[in-house]
Amino acid sequence: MSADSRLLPSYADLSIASPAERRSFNALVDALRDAQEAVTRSRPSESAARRAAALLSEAAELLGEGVPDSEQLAGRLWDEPGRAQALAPPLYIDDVDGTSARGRVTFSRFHAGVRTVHGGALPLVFDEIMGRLATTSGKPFARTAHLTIDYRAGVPVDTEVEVFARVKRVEGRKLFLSSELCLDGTVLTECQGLWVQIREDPR
Ligand SMILES: CCCCCCCCCC(=O)SCCNC(=O)CCNC(=O)[C@H](O)C(C)(C)COP(=O)(O)OP(=O)(O)OC[C@H]1O[C@@H](n2cnc3c(N)ncnc32)[C@H](O)[C@@H]1OP(=O)(O)O
Repeated sequence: MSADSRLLPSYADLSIASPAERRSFNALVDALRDAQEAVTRSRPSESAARRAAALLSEAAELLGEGVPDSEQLAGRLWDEPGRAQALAPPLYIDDVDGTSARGRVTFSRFHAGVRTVHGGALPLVFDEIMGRLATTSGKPFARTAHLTIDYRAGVPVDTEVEVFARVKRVEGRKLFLSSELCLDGTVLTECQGLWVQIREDPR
């Protein structure tokens, strides 16, 4: 259960998992992230690669075909880093109010392009923090309509960076947001985003 419901989307359902289920599922997602990183960093022998592949396949088999997406936990544990969804880098959202949000993320070599973070991994973090900001504090459900990224400097891996986001203006169903990723006060990447509140809530 979240320590601070202000950080959660207006529609977050916290009853989808018991505390024990949350803990065990989070441990599973952590292990998955560790495996992604270990594979990325490794240069295994042929036999070690085959053995590791067999172990990962065994884990996938153990988890089976899964449940309908309306029942899955990945992406719906709102107060966990990256919502317990291994697609997104593990973003910790520390604060959200009606107009701004603040968080932290550490990218790893799994997210790297050539030495610095892959240009396609950065929008995942912007979409995540601006998506949270666009839908928290009583706001209705909204979808990302447009993102523009400016890559000012390479983002290092294995280094915690700060992420800030704010609502610049609202025009009817349209929310114009901006966000930046910073290290020691220097802006490394900037993002401008448009979220549109949808007419009918699909949830
Ligand atoms: C969730 C909580 C935390 C989670 C964090 C993760 C968040 C992840 C959020 C996402 O990634 S959502 C998934 C990615 N986005 C999508 O899949 C959206 C796909 N597009 C759509 O569903 C629709 O195009 C959309 C809802 C965005 C808009 O459709 P509508 O039919 O409601 O809007 P409409 O076409 O009537 O346009 C409304 C206004 O927005 C403007 N607009 C729409 N799309 C635009 C666009 N792409 N660029 C600029 N303006 C745009 C449009 O011009 C118009 O402006 P005006 O009112 O001034 O005339």
